[in-house]
Amino acid sequence: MESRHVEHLIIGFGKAGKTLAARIAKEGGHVTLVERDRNMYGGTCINIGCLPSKSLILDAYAADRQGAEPRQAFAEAMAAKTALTSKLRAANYRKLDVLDGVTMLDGTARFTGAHTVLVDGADGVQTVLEADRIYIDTGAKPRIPDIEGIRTTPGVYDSTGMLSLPAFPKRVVILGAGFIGLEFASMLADFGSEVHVLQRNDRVLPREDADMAEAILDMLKRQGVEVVTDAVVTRVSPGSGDHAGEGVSVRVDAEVNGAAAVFDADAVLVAAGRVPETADLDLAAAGIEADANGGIVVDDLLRTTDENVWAMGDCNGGPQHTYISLDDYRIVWSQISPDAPEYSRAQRRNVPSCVFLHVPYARVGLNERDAAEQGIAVQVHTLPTAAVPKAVVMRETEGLLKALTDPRTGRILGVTLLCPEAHEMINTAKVAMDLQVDAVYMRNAIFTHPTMTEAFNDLFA
Ligand SMILES: Cc1cc2nc3c(=O)[nH]c(=O)nc-3n(C[C@H](O)[C@H](O)[C@H](O)COP(=O)(O)OP(=O)(O)OC[C@H]3O[C@@H](n4cnc5c(N)ncnc54)[C@H](O)[C@@H]3O)c2cc1C
Ligand SMILES: NC(=O)c1ccc[n+]([C@@H]2O[C@H](COP(=O)([O-])OP(=O)(O)OC[C@H]3O[C@@H](n4cnc5c(N)ncnc54)[C@H](O)[C@@H]3O)[C@@H](O)[C@H]2O)c1
Repeated sequence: MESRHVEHLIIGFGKAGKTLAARIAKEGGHVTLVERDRNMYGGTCINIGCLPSKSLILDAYAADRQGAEPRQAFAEAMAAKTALTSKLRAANYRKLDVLDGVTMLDGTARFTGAHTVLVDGADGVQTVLEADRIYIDTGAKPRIPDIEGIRTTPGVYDSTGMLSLPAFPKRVVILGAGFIGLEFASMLADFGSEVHVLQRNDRVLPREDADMAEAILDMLKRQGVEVVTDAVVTRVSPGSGDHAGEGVSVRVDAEVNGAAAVFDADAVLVAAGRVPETADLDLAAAGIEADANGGIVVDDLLRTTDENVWAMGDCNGGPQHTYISLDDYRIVWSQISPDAPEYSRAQRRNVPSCVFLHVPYARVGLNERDAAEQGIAVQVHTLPTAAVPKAVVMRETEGLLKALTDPRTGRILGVTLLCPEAHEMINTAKVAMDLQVDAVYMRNAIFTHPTMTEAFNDLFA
C-alpha cells in the first residue's frame, strides 16, 4: 500500500471538481483528483446527463419535423450521441492531464480518518492520501423506488440505461414526471414512441402557474404522451412478449385513482429523482455529517462539519444542475484564492432553469403562483408565442411568454417562457434581473430581428 501527503484532494471528476482542479493547477498549486470510473471522466453532465440527453432531444426534434422513420432516426441519433460523449470525455481528460499540477488517480475513494482517504485503485493498488484540504464532488445516483420487480425485470432502465437503449422502443412507460421524466417523454415521443408517464400523486409541475402547466401537458398530449396522475405502480414484471417493438416486453401494474391498471411497454424508465452519491465515502470515519438522503451537510460556504473539507455539486443535496455545481466551485475557490472576493450561497440569486421539451420551458424568478403565496403585488405581462414573428418563421407558434413586474418600480420580478429558444432567452432575462433593469428598458432595448429575444420588446410593452 502506497501512502502520500497531498495539498489539495478532489474526490469526483464532476463539473465543480474538474474546474477547481484546473484552477488550482493554473495558479501554481498541486492537486490530486480521484475518479472511480474511466467512463465518467468529465462527470455526469457530459457522459450520462445534460449533453447526451440534449443531443438526443435535438435529433428527435429534427426527426419529428422531417417525419423520419423512427427506427433509423433513433439508431442514428444514438450513434451520434455515443460519438459525442467519447469525444467530450477524451477532451475533458486531456484538459487536466496536460497540467503539471494535476495528478489523476483512477479509483474509489473513502475516508478512513479526518483528513485521510483510502483509494481503491482500478489497477488493484491501494493508496492512502493524507490531504490538507479535501473537496468532495461525487454527484448523485438514481433513486429507485421500492417496487416489486423494478430492479430485476429486463427492460427497466434508469436514465443512464435509457441513453444507451439497444433498439427503438415503440411503447415506453416512465415513472416520474420531473425533469428527466418529462424531457425523455418529449424526446421519445418526437422519435415516434407512444409514451405513458406515471406520476404517483396528482401534482404534475406543482410549482408552475396553471396556464403554463396546462399548455405543457397539452403539448405533450399532442406529441403522443399520456401523463397519468395518481398512478401508484405496484409491480413491474416481464410482459407476455406480445408487443410492437424489438427486444423485451415489460408489464407495469399500477393503481390509478384506486383502480387496477396495466401498462405494457418495450422499455420502462425510472425517473423518480436522484439522491446524493455518498454511501461509498464512509463519511462517518471523518466525522462528516450527512442528512437522511445522504446529502452532505454544508454551510453557506459549502464547508462540511469537518474543517478543511468542502462538498460541491449534487452530493451536498442542493439543486441538481451543472451550472449549480459550477457555481459551487466559485464559492469554494473564493475561499482558496487570496484574490477572489468572498462568495457564498446566500449571494446566489435569480437562478434560471429550463426543461428541454419539444418547445423548451424556462423560468427565472417569481411566477404568479409564488407571488400569490408570498402576497407580493405584481403586474402580469403576457404574450402568445404566435405573436412573435420569429416563431412564425420557425413554424413553432405554440406556447406563451409571461413576465411579472413590480407595479411601483417596473422592476422585473420573474420571467416564464414556453416558446422556441426559451432556454437561451431566459439567460437574457436573468441578466436583466441581476442588473435590476425595468420593464421600460426591456420594452425599448434594441434587439436583432427576427429573433425570439426581440419578443421582450412586446412582452414588456
Ligand atoms: C439524464 C440527465 C439529464 C440532465 N440534464 C441536465 C441539464 O440539461 N442541465 C443541467 O444543468 N443539469 C442536468 N442534469 C443534472 C447534472 O448533470 C448534474 O447536476 C451535474 O452533472 C452534477 O455534477 P457534479 O459536479 O455534482 O458531479 P458529477 O458530474 O455527477 O460527478 C461526480 C463524479 O464522482 C465520481 N465518484 C462518485 N463517488 C466516487 C468515489 N467514492 N470515489 C471516486 N469517484 C467517485 C463519479 O463517478 C462521477 O464521475 C442532468 C442529469 C441527468 C441524470
Ligand atoms: N434541464 C435540467 O436542468 C435537468 C434535466 C434533467 C435532470 N435534471 C436534474 O436531475 C435531477 C433528477 O431528475 P428526476 O426527474 O429524476 O427528478 P425530479 O425530482 O425532477 O422528479 C422526480 C419525479 O418523480 C416522482 N416520483 C417519485 N417516486 C415516484 C414513483 N414511485 N412513481 C411515480 N412517480 C414518482 C416525483 O413526484 C417527481 O415528480 C433533478 O433534480 C434535476 O435537477 C435537470
